[in-house]
Amino acid sequence: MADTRIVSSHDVLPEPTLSRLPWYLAYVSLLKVRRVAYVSSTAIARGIHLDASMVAKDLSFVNVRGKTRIGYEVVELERELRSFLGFDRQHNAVIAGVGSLGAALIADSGLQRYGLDIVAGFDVERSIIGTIISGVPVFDITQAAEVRADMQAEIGVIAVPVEQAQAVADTLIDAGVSALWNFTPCRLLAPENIVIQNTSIYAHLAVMYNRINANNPDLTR
Ligand SMILES: NC(=O)c1ccc[n+]([C@@H]2O[C@H](COP(=O)([O-])OP(=O)(O)OC[C@H]3O[C@@H](n4cnc5c(N)ncnc54)[C@H](O)[C@@H]3O)[C@@H](O)[C@H]2O)c1
Repeated sequence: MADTRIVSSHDVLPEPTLSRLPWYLAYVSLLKVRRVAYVSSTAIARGIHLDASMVAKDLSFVNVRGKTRIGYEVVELERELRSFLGFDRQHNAVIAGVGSLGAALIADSGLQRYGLDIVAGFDVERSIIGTIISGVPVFDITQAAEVRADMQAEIGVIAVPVEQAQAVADTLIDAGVSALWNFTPCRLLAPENIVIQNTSIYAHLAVMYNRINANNPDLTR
């Protein structure tokens, strides 16, 4: 029998689907700005150069039904995608390490549009502690537990030197965060109930270099 269970954003979705849904959201947001009323999965697929059946399957996870031959209502699809991806809810975060990456993340207004609100920073550097970076106060890392609780932050962002990463992760977990967004190249150890998301622009560079080399074998000779 077919599985008719409705998938909610609380279920664990296949990662490839999750990574494509923001593309659909970006495209549908563009259509909304252009005041397009309806869009089909085929038109989305054409618009962002993907396979139509894959788009239809991905969108079947989202709680929105299209009309036969007309497609999805653009406004509704945009709202549901945003909600499904968790971008419509503010998630408070604290960041450990307010150096060049940490300060840049705090200054990035784009994160708020995706539901991430960095409400406090932590550092060990005397000249940074007590300052306000792009409106966000920076505290001593030893104050992590009380500040996190005060600010009701559920996410800890880690942007410290790699050798400090595990100790800082432990501090943030003890302080009560339920997820870590780890920008360091350290493979963090954490209890199973802690969500860990590793992010590295450098890892993507390696993929790009590999593809460049594969396309241009002469370059590597
Ligand atoms: N994932 C990515 O794409 C990406 C991009 C850039 C940097 N990084 C990584 O991010 C990290 C930070 O890089 P950066 O260039 O911002 O370095 P940085 O030296 O400019 O900043 C690090 C900050 O962490 C602070 N710090 C050190 N120990 C700490 C501790 N125990 N608790 C709190 N704060 C502490 C330092 O005082 C400093 O302000 C590094 O691990 C780097 O490899 C990752």
